[in-house]
Amino acid sequence: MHTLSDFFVPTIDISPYVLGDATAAGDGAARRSVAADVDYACSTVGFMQILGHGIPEDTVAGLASAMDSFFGLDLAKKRTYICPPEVNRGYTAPKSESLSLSLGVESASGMNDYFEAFNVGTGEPNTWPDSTEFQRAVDEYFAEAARVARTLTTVFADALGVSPNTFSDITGRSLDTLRMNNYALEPGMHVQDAELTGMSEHTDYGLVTVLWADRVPGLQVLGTDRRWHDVQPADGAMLVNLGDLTARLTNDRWMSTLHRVRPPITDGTIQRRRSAAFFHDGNLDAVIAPLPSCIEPGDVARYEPVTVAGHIHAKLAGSREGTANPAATREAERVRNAVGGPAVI
Ligand SMILES: O=C(O)CCC(=O)C(=O)O
Ligand SMILES: [Fe+2]
Repeated sequence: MHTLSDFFVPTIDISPYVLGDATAAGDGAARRSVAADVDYACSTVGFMQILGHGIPEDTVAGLASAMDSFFGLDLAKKRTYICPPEVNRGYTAPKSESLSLSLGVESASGMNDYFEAFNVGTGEPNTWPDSTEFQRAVDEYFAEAARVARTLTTVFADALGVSPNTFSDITGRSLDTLRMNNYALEPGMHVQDAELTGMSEHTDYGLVTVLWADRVPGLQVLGTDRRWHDVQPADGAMLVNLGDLTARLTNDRWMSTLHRVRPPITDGTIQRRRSAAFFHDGNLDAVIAPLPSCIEPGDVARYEPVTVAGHIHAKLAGSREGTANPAATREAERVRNAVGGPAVI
């Protein structure tokens, strides 16, 4: 039995959905049990450790070494892959984004997040580094993460008791983005704890995120107890969390949970950390409004309809272009109420 102050990320094996209904493991009872566990996790924490996802270990290892070779290039070379801020693709240099601005929360020191990233995805032209091996390895991982995200939306439909078309209708031409993150400081750069934000507090913008991360700690998730909790992927697991569009769709029955990244500091320096977040956002022209079956008796629709494009662009205008998003007042309120306040104070 968990009380409000217990923070706990459930581990769920989704193989009954991954293996298909021709197998004994994929039978109806096994699926119903997965869907019930997902409903519980999404309602109470918004994060899950997902096992049985079927992404081969070699594919993950290929992604990690592609990231190592890219981020190991000279900064000057990496900077040649920078895209304009309104194009969410290519290279992001350290301190050129501030995720908390996607919520309208300014960091008091004015210092931006120090992660660097490389983004690829659908819906906008990609910029690829010269290495064909990088593109091969990233494409292979991207296809697997996309498959897992779509499988999860099938689980979501069952968990919410709605038709499977509910998600497939809004994701057939989904905007999907893989953000490969590298948290590192230049050699010899020493820092004080309070000055540093790997990635400032934010909610993810879309429907669902499939996150791979290495074994270095740093990810922190805001619990309903208003405290930040360290979370690391379990062995072989992908971390999965919900984005704002799912909170909107479910009228807050499910949570788009605040999180941030603060790699640990030892002797004034940080241990390098890597992660890759696959964002499954939905069709740009899909209209997202609370599902009637998610509006509890006595409650009202808590969100106005938005298009996927409208919502994502308002968020990116904050994180990539520095225009604080005025439309995320609820998430901003949760950050300000967190014990210790925003990441940088
Ligand atoms: O690095 C991590 O563990 C999380 C990254 C993240 O939250 C993001 O890219 O949106
Ligand atoms: Fe995130």
